[in-house]
Amino acid sequence: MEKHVQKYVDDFMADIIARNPGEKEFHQAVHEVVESLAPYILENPVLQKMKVLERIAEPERIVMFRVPWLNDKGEIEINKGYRVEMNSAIGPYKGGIRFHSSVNLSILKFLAFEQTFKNSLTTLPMGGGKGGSDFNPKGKSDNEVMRFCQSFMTELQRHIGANTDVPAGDIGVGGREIGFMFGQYKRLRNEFTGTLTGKGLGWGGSPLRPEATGYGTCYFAQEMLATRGESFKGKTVAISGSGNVAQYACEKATQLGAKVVTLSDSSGYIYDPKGIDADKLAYVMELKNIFRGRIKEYAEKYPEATYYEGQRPWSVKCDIAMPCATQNELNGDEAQTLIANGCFCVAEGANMPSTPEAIKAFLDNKLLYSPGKASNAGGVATSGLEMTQNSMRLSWSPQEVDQKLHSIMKDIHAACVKYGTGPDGYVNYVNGANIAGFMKVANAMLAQGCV
Ligand SMILES: NC(=O)C1=CN([C@@H]2O[C@H](COP(=O)(O)OP(=O)(O)OC[C@H]3O[C@@H](n4cnc5c(N)ncnc54)[C@H](OP(=O)(O)O)[C@@H]3O)[C@@H](O)[C@H]2O)C=CC1
Ligand SMILES: O=C(O)CCC(=O)C(=O)O
Repeated sequence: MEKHVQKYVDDFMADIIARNPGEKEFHQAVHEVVESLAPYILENPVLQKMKVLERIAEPERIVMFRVPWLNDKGEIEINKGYRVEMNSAIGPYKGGIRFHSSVNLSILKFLAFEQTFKNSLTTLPMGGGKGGSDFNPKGKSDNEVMRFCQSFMTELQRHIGANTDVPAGDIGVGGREIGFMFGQYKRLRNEFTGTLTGKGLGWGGSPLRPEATGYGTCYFAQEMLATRGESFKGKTVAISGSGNVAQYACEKATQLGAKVVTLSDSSGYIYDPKGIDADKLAYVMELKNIFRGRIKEYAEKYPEATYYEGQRPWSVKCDIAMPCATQNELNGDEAQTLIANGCFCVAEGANMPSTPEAIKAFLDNKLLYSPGKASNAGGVATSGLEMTQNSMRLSWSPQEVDQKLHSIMKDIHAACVKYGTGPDGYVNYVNGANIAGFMKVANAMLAQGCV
């Protein structure tokens, strides 16, 4: 990096760190973007003068609130609730809600920041936001989850709306939680609108929203593979996670002819050398979505599989890796192991799953590497399609939604290639996604003045 560009990055980050002390995930997300954008911003002085990136990195609004609820023993429990409304330059705030014990402002600000760029990449009119709570749904009864969701929404409903801020699911928030939150929203506001996405099919949800993030990640990977005359056919795939994104990435990769050999959760991973076929995946979906069990039970059911307690799946030999669990779940050493084992494509289903050291290793070794904000954008894109169907009070067929999702993922890939191709022809999808995502938001902010 040239000296004056490095200086811009260093100064920018010094300011971010001073203004947001201790928020290391937020610093990490901003740093990656500033590194990509610095040369572009320095060539366009109006962006500097109007402090466009500085404003994008400062949330428009953050709501923090108390979430008191009664557990099954009749005792009061108290959690923290948040909504980070990051940027509304191109549409209402849009982004998921995360329920996990690790949730804090740093994590939600990094996610809301990434979401702003991701939503812009979808080409749909959605701003960026993210919310959540440090509530841990694991081990809670359905009634406890319902009471928590109702209390969370009792406050959140004041701040959201179909034209203001439209939350959806994320880690720990799936169809069950969206149902409880939507029910409470409707009761308090006396309106049936598309204020949440990820709703059930019979009450305003879109076909394919549950599948969309995992499917979309595979569609994006397909495009990357095609640039080297490759495809999923006959490839071995390692996937982390076993939640929503991992399940449907596994389903689509298998449909496209690959053999998926790993899934994981926060306790460990399973390796199935024969592959996780449709029947085995149906078992995982029941285990995880209905019985809320642990992935180690897979190895008890299928003796050909081995369970590795406390480990991540990145030492397994694979052609394609798809991290689909959480942030910073793939470090520099694990990236080197993947590369040494012949992995040539990494498509992120999770948000920021690779550490900066891992990303550097992927780029230095010229892998096909896509950051989550590009390859997992199919989830929020289909949420955007759900919003459109809700506004029209119409429902599209699964085929129609799949075709739109597929074409959005192709368009995002094309935008990354356009803005990320270097002089040697290597596509740096990190730069491509950051520059393409930034331009639309930046132009809108320039047009809208100092707001
Ligand atoms: N759902 C969506 O539409 C979208 C999700 N994403 C991103 O995809 C990722 C997965 O989300 P989703 O599948 O919806 O969430 P789920 O809650 O459905 O699944 C999360 C999975 O990741 C595992 N996991 C969570 N935290 C950790 C951790 N600290 N270490 C190891 N494993 C962990 C979970 O294991 P355990 O059960 O043990 O916690 C679980 O298997 C997240 O990064 C999310 O932000 C991105 C775009 C859209
Ligand atoms: O569907 C949505 O609105 C948000 C999905 C999400 O949280 C994400 O893209 O990270």
